[in-house]
Amino acid sequence: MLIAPSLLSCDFSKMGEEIARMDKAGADWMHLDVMDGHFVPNLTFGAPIMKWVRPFSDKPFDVHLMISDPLRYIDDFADAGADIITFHIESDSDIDKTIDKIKSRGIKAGLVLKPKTPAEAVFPYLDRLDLVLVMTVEPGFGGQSFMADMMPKVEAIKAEINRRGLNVLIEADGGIGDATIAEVARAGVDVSVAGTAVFKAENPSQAIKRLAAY
Ligand SMILES: O=C(CO)[C@H](O)[C@H](O)COP(=O)(O)O
Ligand SMILES: [Fe+2]
Repeated sequence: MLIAPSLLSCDFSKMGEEIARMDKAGADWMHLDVMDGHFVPNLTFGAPIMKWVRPFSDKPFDVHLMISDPLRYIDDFADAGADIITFHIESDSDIDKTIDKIKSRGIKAGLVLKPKTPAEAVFPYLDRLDLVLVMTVEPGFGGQSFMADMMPKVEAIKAEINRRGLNVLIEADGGIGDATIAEVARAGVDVSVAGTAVFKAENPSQAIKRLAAY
């Protein structure tokens, strides 16, 4: 299992150092949660801040856009050094145009599904995606409880990926830690986002190692 620590749980007064700390602790990807206070009821940061912290790690930056009009900001995040951009299927932007824009910048593209959005919603786009992110909490905040009832959705998407012989990763995000990682792995998730479980751990390196073992 690949592990992407969510910087949402970091000390934002030293975000660069926190990224370097996660890099050293063995993180596979850095997960950056971008919220606009409109698509979700919380605000975090945008591309200018990401640009400042980009030099603190060479690991892939996995940018999770929780914003109403992602298409408008793809160039900014590409310029700031994103390696992977995921955006919500429930957002207002034209989905095909947004995928095209991400790919035109040489970046991996993913669609994110909120808990209430069914697996089938992503099927028309699967052939053009590099990953699908299944939310296992309502987006907006860290530290929420894992929704185990999202695992059938993961299994359905995985089955469709395999049926079509595609090379699309499944990522899960929200409430993942020692108590839930086994279920996540069993359902077929390839990349787990973990905020609280890594940042609040006494030893983040061991926490990442434990989760990655699945
Ligand atoms: O996208 C997110 C919230 O919208 C975060 O990535 C997610 O909540 C991670 O935090 P935790 O592991 O603490 O649940
Ligand atoms: Fe996220």
